[in-house]
Amino acid sequence: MSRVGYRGEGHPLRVLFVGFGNVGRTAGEILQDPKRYPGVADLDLATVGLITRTRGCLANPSGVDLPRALEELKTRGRFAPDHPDRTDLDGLTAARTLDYHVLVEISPLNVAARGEPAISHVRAALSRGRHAVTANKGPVAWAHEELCALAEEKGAAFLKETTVMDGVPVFNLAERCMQGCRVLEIEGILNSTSNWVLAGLEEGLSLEAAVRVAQEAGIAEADPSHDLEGWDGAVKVSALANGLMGGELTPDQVERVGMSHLTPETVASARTRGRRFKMLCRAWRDEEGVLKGRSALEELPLDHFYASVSGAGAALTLRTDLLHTIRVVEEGGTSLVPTAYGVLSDLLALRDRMNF
Ligand SMILES: NC(=O)C1=CN([C@@H]2O[C@H](COP(=O)(O)OP(=O)(O)OC[C@H]3O[C@@H](n4cnc5c(N)ncnc54)[C@H](OP(=O)(O)O)[C@@H]3O)[C@@H](O)[C@H]2O)C=CC1
Ligand SMILES: N[C@@H](CC=O)C(=O)O
Repeated sequence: MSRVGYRGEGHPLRVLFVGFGNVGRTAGEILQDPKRYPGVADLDLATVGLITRTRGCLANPSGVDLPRALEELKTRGRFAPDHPDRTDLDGLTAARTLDYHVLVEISPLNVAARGEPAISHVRAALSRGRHAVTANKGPVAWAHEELCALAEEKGAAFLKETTVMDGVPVFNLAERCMQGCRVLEIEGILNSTSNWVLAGLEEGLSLEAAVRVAQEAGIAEADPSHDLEGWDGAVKVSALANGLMGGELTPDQVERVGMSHLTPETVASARTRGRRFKMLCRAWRDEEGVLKGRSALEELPLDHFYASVSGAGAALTLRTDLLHTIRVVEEGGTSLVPTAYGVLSDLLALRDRMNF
């Protein structure tokens, strides 16, 4: 892996978190538990800024006290008013002014604002030659080409492994292990919440109750209609198409069919016909070579590959010219640890590229 530009004064890796909700807190908790997760224990990290929208913001050039910050969020739901590192900085000002090596963008996906303000946060970091890691899909879905070009120009890195299938290495797989191989078509179940809600409907839960379960687990989007109406899938398939097929597909160009109208009865009736509903995403090029995308509810026969993807699982199929068809499947629960690991794995990759 090539080495990249900005190193500042070297150790530790100085990180600014823009957004610090479910994913950020889980990443913090992993770092506090080296016995359980020894593989990431040597990630020497100084958190120079923690920015939230309503729970307060902290900044300290030597690194905020992360265990204390996590404890305050857990016990009070916000940073203490008398916390010595309290600041009034917002995400953009922090990105423009604080001294950090890496900005980690983990604020919520905003479809109506076409990925803003996350795009501006990442742009501000890259413009200063600082690296950016995003779990927020907005920057990859709406501004991939611009941000990659900016990163290249400034000698910075723009990493995005967490944006699709949590921390499962789909971008790294294609970018690092498939040199020379072209991805021709992408297909998959990419939204875990809708898959889990469909399982809940099959068990007889109402749509609202099934969504509540996903919200309580922290896997639903801040606005769960993004999950149910195919927006999250449209954003992810755009991110994949842009990253793996060299395209410029935006989520608004992706055809969507949502599932908010489903009930336990409609799902049960499909079962009596030997069918199961799934939210499927696809990206392909048409005869003129134009990139197309779809994120839509489909009825599949029970013996179809995707019909077997259960619970909050996800699956991705890549059709390629040199490797035929590749499938990556994520199973095993609803913990946010794999998502937080995605962010930490990008930070570990960056640390190695910076030769710290
Ligand atoms: N949860 C998951 O399973 C996965 C999530 N992701 C993506 O990761 C990102 C974070 O997810 P998650 O942690 O679950 O989200 P949460 O809603 O739990 O947390 C979002 C955080 O961002 C803060 N925030 C909101 N608006 C702004 C803003 N304008 N500037 C700075 N901070 C802001 C929130 O503050 P406050 O609480 O005060 O509003 C909160 O701290 C999202 O983009 C999501 O799509 C990706 C993969 C999986
Ligand atoms: N809401 C998303 C979270 C991860 O991207 C999902 O359910 O897949």
